[in-house]
Amino acid sequence: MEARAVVKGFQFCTWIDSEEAAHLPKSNRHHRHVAVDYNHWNPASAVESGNFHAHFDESLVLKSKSQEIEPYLSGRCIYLVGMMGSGKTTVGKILSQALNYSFIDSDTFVEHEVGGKSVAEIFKHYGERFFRDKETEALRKLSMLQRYVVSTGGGAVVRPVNWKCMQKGISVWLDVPLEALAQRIADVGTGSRPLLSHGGPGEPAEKRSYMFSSHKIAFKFILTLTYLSNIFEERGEAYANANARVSLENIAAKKGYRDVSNLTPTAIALEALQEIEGYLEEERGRARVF
Ligand SMILES: Nc1ncnc2c1ncn2[C@@H]1O[C@H](COP(=O)(O)OP(=O)(O)O)[C@@H](O)[C@H]1O
Ligand SMILES: O=C(O)C1=C[C@@H](OP(=O)(O)O)[C@@H](O)[C@H](O)C1
Repeated sequence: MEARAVVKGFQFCTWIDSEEAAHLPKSNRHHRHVAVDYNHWNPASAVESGNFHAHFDESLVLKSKSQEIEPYLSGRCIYLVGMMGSGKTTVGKILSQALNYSFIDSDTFVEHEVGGKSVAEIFKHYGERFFRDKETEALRKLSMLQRYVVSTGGGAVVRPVNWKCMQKGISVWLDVPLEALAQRIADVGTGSRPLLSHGGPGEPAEKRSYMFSSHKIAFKFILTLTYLSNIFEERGEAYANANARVSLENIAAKKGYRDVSNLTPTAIALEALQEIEGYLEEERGRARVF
């Protein structure tokens, strides 16, 4: 397991969550998925996804691997699990497009079920327990579907009942080093992720104003990393229950990159398919034995 606990024992402050994005429902923060007609699939459209640019050949390899694997999935859903910010939504959209599946984010589903309130608002108004119950309900409903890539919330792995739902499909853990997660989240802000933004004591306003911005950025990063480390310590084993694991450190090592931040979501989606393929082979092997 490469995501690991790194820093412990910091005091948390609430000024880190001031980003405006916090108040937008998740559905407004992400591009909506558009189902693609398989017969008219245009590789060029997959080259660009959000702010990411995949190499053209990466997209072609992804499409070809998807075509190879798709018949063996028999319509089963793919559940992406992993820490918040691990790329479940970003990679999930690319994967769904390549497989000609639909995409759904379970957080977006919950937001919709709770009358359009954002996850942050749901936590604030009703508490985490309410959100978790809605998340379980969402996964139960989604488990009845076929041909979906489901991006789950980072905490969905904690309840065994959620695994019962996910076992109807194939679960894939996006294992991203915590430092990379902290960097991504620090870049977009913690406001949309209530577990990172409502956790600690506030920092007095006058103290805030004395901080130079570079110190502020470093401090923000360390706080986020500390928080993520604590959360991962509680959940690491649960993520490892997934049928397949995609380790960004392993992909980077294979490609000779020093840093996982050089990996495109398309390259990660491709690795996910290769891991799914490995799982399907194991599954066929087990079926032959029994
Ligand atoms: N491979 C990647 N490299 C760099 N940034 C990424 C990558 N994948 C996702 N991100 C960024 O990280 C943030 C969190 O991604 P997201 O897909 O929303 O994660 P999750 O759904 O797991 O919370 C977003 O700002 C996204 O653009
Ligand atoms: O890790 C968690 O407990 C959570 C992760 C979030 O989803 P993402 O993983 O999509 O950010 C969202 O479900 C909620 O803020 C709780």
